[in-house]
Amino acid sequence: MYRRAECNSEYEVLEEIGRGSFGAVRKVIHKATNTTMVRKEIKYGHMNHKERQQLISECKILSQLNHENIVKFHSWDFNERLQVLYLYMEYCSNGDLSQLISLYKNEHKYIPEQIIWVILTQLLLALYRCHYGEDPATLVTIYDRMKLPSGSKNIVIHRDLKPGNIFLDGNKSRTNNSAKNGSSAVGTVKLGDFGLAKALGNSIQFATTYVGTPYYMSPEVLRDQPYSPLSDVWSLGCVVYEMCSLHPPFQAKNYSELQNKIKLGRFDNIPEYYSDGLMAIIKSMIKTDMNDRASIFELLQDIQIRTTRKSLQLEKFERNLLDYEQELVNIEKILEKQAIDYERTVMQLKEQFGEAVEERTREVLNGKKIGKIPDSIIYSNEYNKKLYKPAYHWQTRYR
Ligand SMILES: Nc1ncnc2c1ncn2[C@@H]1O[C@H](COP(=O)(O)OP(=O)(O)OP(=O)(O)O)[C@@H](O)[C@H]1O
Repeated sequence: MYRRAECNSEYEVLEEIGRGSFGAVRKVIHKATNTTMVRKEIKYGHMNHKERQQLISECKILSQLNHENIVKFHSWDFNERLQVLYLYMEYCSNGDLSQLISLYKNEHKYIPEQIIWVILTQLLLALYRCHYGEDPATLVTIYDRMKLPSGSKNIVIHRDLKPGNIFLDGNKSRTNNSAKNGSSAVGTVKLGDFGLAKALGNSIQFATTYVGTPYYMSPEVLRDQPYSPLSDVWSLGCVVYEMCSLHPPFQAKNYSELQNKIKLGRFDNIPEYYSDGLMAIIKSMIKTDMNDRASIFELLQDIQIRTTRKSLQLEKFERNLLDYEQELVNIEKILEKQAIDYERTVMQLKEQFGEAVEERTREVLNGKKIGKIPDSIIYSNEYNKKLYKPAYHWQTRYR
């Protein structure tokens, strides 16, 4: 649920993990849940009222984007004195895609093709939710016909898709199958910084601090035409190209040369190490004419994407089964402990009962009148509780 953080004391602020165009990013701990999160700082001093309002409404949109492959937005808060807005978001423990690309580049190695398909598939699923406001139906077989999206009005365009905004989460697979298909090496891929470029795009602060080279900007955006979901597809194509070639498709010595190259849309092939299928899908995304460019819906039809989706679905199912198995083991342990406690209680009660009988016997032998065994032993709450009320109601738990 989207909400304003009650106050900064809700979080323990830890070390800075990086700096972007908008300000510092810090690790924080959400005290109530003991969860690690990140806090993004955005200085709003230079923004006018309209821009601030837009930033807040973008935060609301971000908070509604609840998807496995989108960085979860938790809450926001601001410091009026410092004129800083704080955005609290999910922490992705395995860094971002730009770091993964640099890692392979430094080791002079190519990223395995299967890893690229796994990352691309997860990004397509995140973008599908944003561009169509819904999720594609779960694949039963890889040959399923995908239903056309219903045409939601709640379209969200990322506008700043680049390796630095694609995060890798630590949720790596524990199964052997997934290790084979490569997904274990990347875990869950999460798209971050949704819509922030829109909110900050007009502000003086953004214009003066956004110094990044627009390697991933589409030709229509460079021509000052409005952003469309297809502009995200262009950027995604450039990101996938970079994962293969370890550099963006368009590079130049200066901004105007880069603009010209992007507008022409000519780029070298990816290394021969990769399949023709991968080259083909990249080419369908980096098309200067938007009418020729594939949509996210069309990209999800690709047979390799369907196969990867299906194996990701199976892997998730396998993970859930493993979690369920672990939970059953835990329940078994609780029940075993309860059985031991139960035995111990029965023994104690038997001993107490035996002692009471012995005492009565002694009293009888001593010529005393026979008294009753106290109800407190037979009907005590303790007795009922321990013998008839198992503490673990597993039937209720799994209803
Ligand atoms: N949710 C997150 N989980 C983990 N690390 C993050 C998260 N968000 C940002 N970071 C890290 O913080 C640093 C700064 O990120 P930020 O998104 O602000 O800037 P950027 O993407 O590098 O640049 P720009 O602001 O120009 O988009 C990066 O190293 C990034 O990997």
